[in-house]
Amino acid sequence: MTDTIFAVSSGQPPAAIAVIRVSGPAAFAAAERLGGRLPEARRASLRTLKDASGAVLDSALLLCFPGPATATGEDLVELHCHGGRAVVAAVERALAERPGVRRAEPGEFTRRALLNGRIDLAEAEGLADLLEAQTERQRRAAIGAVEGRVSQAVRGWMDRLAMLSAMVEAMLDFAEEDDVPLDPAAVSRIKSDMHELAIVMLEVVERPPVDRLHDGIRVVLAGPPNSGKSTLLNLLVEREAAIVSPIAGTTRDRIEASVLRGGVAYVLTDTAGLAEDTDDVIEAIGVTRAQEAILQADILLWMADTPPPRGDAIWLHSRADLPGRGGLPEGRRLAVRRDEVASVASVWDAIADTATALLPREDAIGFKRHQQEQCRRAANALIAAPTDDILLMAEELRVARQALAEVLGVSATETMLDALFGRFCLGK
Ligand SMILES: Nc1nc2c(c(=O)[nH]1)N(C=O)[C@@H](CNc1ccc(C(=O)N[C@@H](CCC(=O)O)C(=O)O)cc1)CN2
Repeated sequence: MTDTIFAVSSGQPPAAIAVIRVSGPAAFAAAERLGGRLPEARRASLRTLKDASGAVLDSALLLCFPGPATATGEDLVELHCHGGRAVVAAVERALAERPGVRRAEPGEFTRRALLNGRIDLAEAEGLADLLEAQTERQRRAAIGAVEGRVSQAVRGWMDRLAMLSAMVEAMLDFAEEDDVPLDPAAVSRIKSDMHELAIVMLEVVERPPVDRLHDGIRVVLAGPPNSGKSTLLNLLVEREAAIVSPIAGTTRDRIEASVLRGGVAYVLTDTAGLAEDTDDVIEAIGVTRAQEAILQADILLWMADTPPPRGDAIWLHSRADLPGRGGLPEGRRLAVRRDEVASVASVWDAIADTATALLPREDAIGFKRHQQEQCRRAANALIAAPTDDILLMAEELRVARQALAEVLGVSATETMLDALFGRFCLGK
């Protein structure tokens, strides 16, 4: 028998009100034992909560939601108690005394919603992002996923694939039973439908992933030792995130600083200077890490006199305030002077400019990288299917549908779910 679980689902006490949710087969019995007669389904009623000995614990609003049409898919009770620590502790104690009732783990309500088919994996991931959302754009992208925009798009494609599979099966049956050749026109129509669908999916794959919105745009500062990377990092984030000294090689490892700017999250990474050849083992590791960061960067701020290693880098002329460094040399986009607020602001402008194209459009359905990866797998299968072998076409249709189904979580492993629900707070 499934355990019945409970947890504070509102903010933690002390708070004005604490909502304790109870979900599972013993939820209603527990509520009745605490609050007496159960109110009408989905109606809030005031009840005096008492423990097993009859002692009064609180005066609270009680709601009962009969499963399966509930957030978790199970019988669900909400106790809206006074939010004092002792009140909440007393009600939780009374609940925990009931047989088959225990404290929930973080994310366990949502996990049950997923297992009971109330939400799918894409919606659960959206919820995790929604709870972590700090900016308006993050919130809008996440609520889209929670409301099922990603799921609906994927389901629509899966339906079309199912229809194509059915047509292929019917053609195979027909050809087999009547021992007639396949109609080449019909085969080619199916193949072109598969192609059309693949193009639609690949278009989604090409769009910027929402991960950039949620995780932040990765801005990497790189260049030779002593080129002013750490100074610029500190100026950009307006705090002393990195140690700055005149000694070359002060920054030996990557230093990350997160900032919100213009409603966009950025993670700025200062890297060890790219020393030419070094005998210092630690410095060499720092250089390797810097090179990795350069490859992984969404935006590279290149602070060297040699041309940048990536064509899309923002090439800066740093330390422009020092004697002999002078004006803006050929190819550089900006001169940065540490004594000029305007030059730091112009670096931010250049970053924000570049970021615009890297972020998902406001009206786009926000796909995550790993979801795009499954769409790409599906599209590749559809494109790979040969035009002349209908059995292989049937197989590739199946592969494509399976890849899309992964987005909805059909074969999500325990490990994957543990990782996802570990991001949730207690009571969610
Ligand atoms: N008090 C409270 N507020 C909350 C939640 C909650 O559980 N309790 N939520 C927790 O996440 C969110 C709302 N999510 C919910 C999702 C589904 C259902 C639900 O009962 N669904 C049924 C019936 C829908 C209906 O009323 O028409 C269903 O989908 O069949 C309720 C809340 C945010 N606010």
